[in-house]
Amino acid sequence: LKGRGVWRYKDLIPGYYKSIISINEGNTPLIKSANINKQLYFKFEGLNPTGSFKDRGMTVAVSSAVSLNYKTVIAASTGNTAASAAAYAARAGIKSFIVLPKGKVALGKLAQSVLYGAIILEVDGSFDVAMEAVMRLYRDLKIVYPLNSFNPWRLEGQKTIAFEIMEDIGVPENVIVPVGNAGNIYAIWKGFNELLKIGIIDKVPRMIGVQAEGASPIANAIIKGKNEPDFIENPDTVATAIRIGRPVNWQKAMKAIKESKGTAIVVSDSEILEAQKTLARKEGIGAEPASAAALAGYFKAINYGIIDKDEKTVLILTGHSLKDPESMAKADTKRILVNPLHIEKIIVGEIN
Ligand SMILES: Cc1ncc(COP(=O)(O)O)c(/C=C/C(=O)C(=O)O)c1O
Repeated sequence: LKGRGVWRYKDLIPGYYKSIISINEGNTPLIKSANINKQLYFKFEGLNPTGSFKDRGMTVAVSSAVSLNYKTVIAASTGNTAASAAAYAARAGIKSFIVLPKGKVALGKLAQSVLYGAIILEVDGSFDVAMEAVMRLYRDLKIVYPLNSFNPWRLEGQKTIAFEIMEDIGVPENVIVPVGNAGNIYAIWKGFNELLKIGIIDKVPRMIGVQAEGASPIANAIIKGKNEPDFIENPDTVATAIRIGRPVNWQKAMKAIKESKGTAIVVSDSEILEAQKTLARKEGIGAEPASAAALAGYFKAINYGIIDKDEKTVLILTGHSLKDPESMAKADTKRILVNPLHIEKIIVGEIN
């Protein structure tokens, strides 16, 4: 193993790459909880180059596209896949198209996609409508390389999250992942499973998926003991990153949850926003709502007795808070218009 980040694990990433398109993704910190629970850790994926875990998959998938001489890439997205695809395509000098659900993409992510110069196609409807359009295009137009997480190279990059956790603290009892299109929970499980197969570890963690109440097809199926989810026509949640009703990787996610003896948890929008505030005001960590869903799920799992507070648990904080400024504004805090000459009196008043 040499270097740091995703390509440190080059020997465990299949495929031949004529050139590697990398922006130094990966090698994110595993931050120990300071004030919530000493057995709790945060894998802060918001510190990747474009601010989400997507960069891990993009470096592999775009390197693969370039190695196969593609000049154009495409992705449907709730925002983070778009930002990441746009950045890596720009670095590779190839064109990127992103298909977004109009009006449902967090401001930070949309701004990134504009800045990185993707061609933005907006559809009236949910992410799933955008995803279906990309799947149809992929069947008809082979000159465009699809970057969504049905593309296996995305998952090969994202599985390195497991490798880094193992190198930092070994194998935790639980890994909690917010689930949308459902690639990431499978990718992380795949990483641990590969380490198990080559004999580096002797157990895998329980994979616990968290979904938002208005967008929880996989969690509903797991909780009801069904083998197949009922897809949701009009998913809705404040956590727009995981506002997905027809996850393309649902089979993979259910396999990871079942084979790891994990489970799935549903959390409400208010629990998500509360968790986002708790993460910031107890741990000093700013994550976007979908990522904070992992903490909301952790609290629920403790209350339900699914997780014991003495079990080592890692939350995958998938995206940075700057992605979604509107959600941060909902947290609210004291804002006092002051006469600069009276500032001392205000502060003394606030302290006492
Ligand atoms: C912050 C954040 N947290 C969790 C997820 C869920 O991961 P998957 O279950 O692997 O989809 C996403 C996914 C976003 C997109 O699917 C997209 O950007 O198109 C995310 O951005």
